[in-house]
Amino acid sequence: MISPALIAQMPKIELHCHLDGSLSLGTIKQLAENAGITLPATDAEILERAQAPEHTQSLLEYLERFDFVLPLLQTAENLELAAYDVVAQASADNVKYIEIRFAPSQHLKQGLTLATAVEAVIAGLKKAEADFPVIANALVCGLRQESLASLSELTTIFDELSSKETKLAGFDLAGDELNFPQIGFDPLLGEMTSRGIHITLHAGECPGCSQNVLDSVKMGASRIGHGIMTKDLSEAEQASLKEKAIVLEMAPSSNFQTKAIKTVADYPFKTLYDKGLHVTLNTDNRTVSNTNLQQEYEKIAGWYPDFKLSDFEQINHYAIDGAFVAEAVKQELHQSFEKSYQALA
Ligand SMILES: O=c1[nH]cnc2c1ncn2[C@H]1C[C@H](O)[C@@H](CO)O1
Ligand SMILES: [Zn+2]
Repeated sequence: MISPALIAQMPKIELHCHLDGSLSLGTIKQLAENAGITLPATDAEILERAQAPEHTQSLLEYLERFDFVLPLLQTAENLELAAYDVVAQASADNVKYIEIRFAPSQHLKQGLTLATAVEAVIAGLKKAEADFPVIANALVCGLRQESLASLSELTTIFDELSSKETKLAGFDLAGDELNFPQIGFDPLLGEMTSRGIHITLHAGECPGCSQNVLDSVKMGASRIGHGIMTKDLSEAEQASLKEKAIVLEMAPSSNFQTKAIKTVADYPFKTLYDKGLHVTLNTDNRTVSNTNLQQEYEKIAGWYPDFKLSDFEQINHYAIDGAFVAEAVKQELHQSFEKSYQALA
């Protein structure tokens, strides 16, 4: 079995990490002070509000945890600090390239606009890039509960920022997948893909939602957030995801908490990997799921003792292939990962 010490040394790519779900305790306190918000008195009480308990029953219950942290993220200053904090944590996990996602519509309560919210996050990513050996890009999420009209406004961010801002890497749909399945967002996705925007969509995160994985791909997604229910698709459908090199952004701790899955035997990470599907490992939400990327890798190493160093390298190459970044950057990452993993072997 791969040891925690070896995992710590592995360079990693992280494609699926939510800004608002991943703030460190220290940053939560700092943001609250800046915002003039009084937090519960003890660290344990703060974390109890911010973390989803083990016995969380569903994705919807998991998502309730975001109500605690969003009031802290309503100014450019705080969004910038938050973005910096998440990149710093990822760098401690030896992450070399990360995409951090958030829903700009959730940060407009104190005068920010969709575009200024995104610019604040990108400013934080850039500051962190100057301090840590990591490349960090931003993804914009639309929330499924919002109206199509207000989701459509998210295209303006890309229209305003894409030409001058290469760190705005792509678009995602997050939120309540069970009640708002993919198919209702076809026109929105059309607006995005016609602009050449890279798409990753949360899909197949709730039991019975496998069709959403297929619909996402039809609607232009090259990556799927979680995609756990890919396990319920036919062999032919799974083979087509492999053939299209669709990247599945799995996040073990989160996937168990949201009850996408209940037992390790049912967790499809290894089965799908063995079939050649492009699975990757991510945290989803460091704080809400009380985890980091090191721990997610350790889980996989523990569950699948025959998952070798070369397999961990392979999932990182899959992640690089799926990254929303220029081809030249991908080539550099591929080469440097090859070298680093060779040195660890
Ligand atoms: O795992 C998730 N599934 C669906 N939506 C999610 C998940 N984690 C976070 N979100 C939502 C809540 C956040 O406020 C939003 C943007 O990060 O994305
Ligand atoms: Zn997510």
